[in-house]
Amino acid sequence: MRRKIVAGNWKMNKNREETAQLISELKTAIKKSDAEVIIAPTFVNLAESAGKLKGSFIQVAAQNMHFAESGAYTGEISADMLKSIGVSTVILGHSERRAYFGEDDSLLAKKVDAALKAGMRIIFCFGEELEQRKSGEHFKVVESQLKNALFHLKAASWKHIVLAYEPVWAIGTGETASPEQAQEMHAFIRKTIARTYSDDIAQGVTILYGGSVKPGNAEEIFSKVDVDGGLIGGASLVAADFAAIVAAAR
Ligand SMILES: O=C(CO)COP(=O)(O)O
Repeated sequence: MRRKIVAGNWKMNKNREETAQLISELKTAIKKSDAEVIIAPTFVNLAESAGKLKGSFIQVAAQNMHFAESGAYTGEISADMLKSIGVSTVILGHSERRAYFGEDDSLLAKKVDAALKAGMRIIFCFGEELEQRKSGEHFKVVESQLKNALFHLKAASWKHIVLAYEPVWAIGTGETASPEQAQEMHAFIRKTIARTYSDDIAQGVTILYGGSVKPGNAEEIFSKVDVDGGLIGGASLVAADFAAIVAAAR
């Protein structure tokens, strides 16, 4: 059985004080969980967040990292820096990184390799845009995103990969993929991995859904057989909402 994961991607929200406040609210609101719970605050608040959550079952992840080990990359953060503050999970390939910061599949493949080399776990995001779904290309797009960034990996690396299917048209729009649409794509992703690797790997990989998950729709989405939890944006910024979504992941 795959254990569910609920991860909050805080994006560029919450200053230092607000971060401390939300973490304290989350600790009160989430006393126990069947699912693994992760939050991803901004870089500047990561170390302090990790410190505040020491001993708690809520874990901390980074929203991004650079592929190089160190060097002249002004403004960037390495895997080693993250590990040195106790952060060993990183979100890569988010659609906002792809859209606004020009991250493409080949760059992401390098980031994936760097994170794995550093012994990190990756939450790898991908998903089609609205036009691609409208024209029926969504399966092809998702397959090529996976192939280009991940299918060079050795089978053994897959235990460090969590997938997050986030259809771009459902992110921050209030429009959620229906539970059936999510299930259909998640099953397709598993089938694609089974074809490329093995049934074991396909069945073992955790696949999260992301895009306008809220307390009101989380339970139904998470009840689908191939949906193993969620990557939550807006609703992860409100402790009561995030707690309700965590409670829906059983
Ligand atoms: O991008 C997301 C999580 O990474 C989803 O964002 P929303 O939950 O705000 O739609």
